[in-house]
Amino acid sequence: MLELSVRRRQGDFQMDVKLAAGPGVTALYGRSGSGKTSVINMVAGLARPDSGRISVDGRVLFDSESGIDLAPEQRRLGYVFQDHRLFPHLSVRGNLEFGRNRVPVAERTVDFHQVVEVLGVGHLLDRRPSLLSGGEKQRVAIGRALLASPRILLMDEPLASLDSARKAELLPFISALAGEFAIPILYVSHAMDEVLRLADTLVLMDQGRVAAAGPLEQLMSDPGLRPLTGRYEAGAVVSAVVAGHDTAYGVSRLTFPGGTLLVSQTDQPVGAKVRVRIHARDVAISIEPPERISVRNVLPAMVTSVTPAGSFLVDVVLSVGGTPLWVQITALAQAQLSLKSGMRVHALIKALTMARGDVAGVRR
Ligand SMILES: Nc1ncnc2c1ncn2[C@@H]1O[C@H](COP(=O)(O)OP(=O)(O)OP(=O)(O)O)[C@@H](O)[C@H]1O
Repeated sequence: MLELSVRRRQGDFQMDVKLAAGPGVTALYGRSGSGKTSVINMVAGLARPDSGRISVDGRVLFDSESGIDLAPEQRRLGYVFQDHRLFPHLSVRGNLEFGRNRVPVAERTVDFHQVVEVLGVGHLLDRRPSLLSGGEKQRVAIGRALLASPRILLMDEPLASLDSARKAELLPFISALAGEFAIPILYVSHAMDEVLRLADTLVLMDQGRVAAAGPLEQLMSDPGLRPLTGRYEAGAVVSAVVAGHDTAYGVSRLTFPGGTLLVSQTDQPVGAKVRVRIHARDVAISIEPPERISVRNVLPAMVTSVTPAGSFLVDVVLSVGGTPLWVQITALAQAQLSLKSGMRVHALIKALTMARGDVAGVRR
């Protein structure tokens, strides 16, 4: 468990951060300049807090009161950067062994063969980094960090330099790490698709502070946090289970407490637990049950709140069997529908708008 309570001034920017990161993946999410990398750097020992304390599993890495400030190499942390920073003159095996050899034999907790297997780099061991793809390089960089048997793995936008195909390829490997190695991961990202796929706990950063922290589903469905989760990203995250696939029509059926959702066919198997991102702009509301329409998801719902969002938009939160669902409608539509809290309506969601990126497999 990482525990951190620090203050640091850098230029005009004041950081005052308190957070804890336990098992699984803790995602630091926030706008550019909100202080995510600075947090990672303070944990890693690359930036010094003005005051405060940082500990991992009770071992103090930094404490301004008692004057403790361990050097980065004494902290036993793994650090994966945006760029891979592999040694070009060493093979993949050499790079991986470099990580392992930094740790005395008695303190090694991570098995070389397991890392090679989980990251799928067995066939690359004799290659030099220059002959690897971007995604492969990043897998080796993750392996090198893991083999140093870190007490926590820090990942700062590890996918940011990859194209979307490489990114999609690497995500399952990162997702597997927390389960396979029982090493907490602190993961910096400003990409919601990554966060949705990976995070157990979400830490929302805003202007050098933690604005909110907690389970991802809970924070993403909190209308009060919408300015931080992003206007474009406005929407709910619904936990569901894959109930079946209809390959002839290219759709999958998901069940959740509010009913059944049809989505574009997902590659997750039947029975898999998934998270579905339902964007507020992709949901429509009908007061009467609509008949003979192309929209496949028509879910009975109740209005729980109606809030103006700027001059021409209105945010409506619905409860669909207890699951919150956000809808963004125009002020003109609201003028005609007069939606009010407590009204019974129907939520209309096109199956097509929930494509692969919105349906993410989760480990639990
Ligand atoms: N060494 C420094 N000296 C002065 N100001 C700094 C320094 N490092 C970062 N800052 C400022 O601190 C703030 C937080 O920066 P940080 O890199 O932690 O943000 P971030 O959330 O990781 O952003 P991004 O998503 O763009 O990487 C920014 O305003 C940045 O300009």
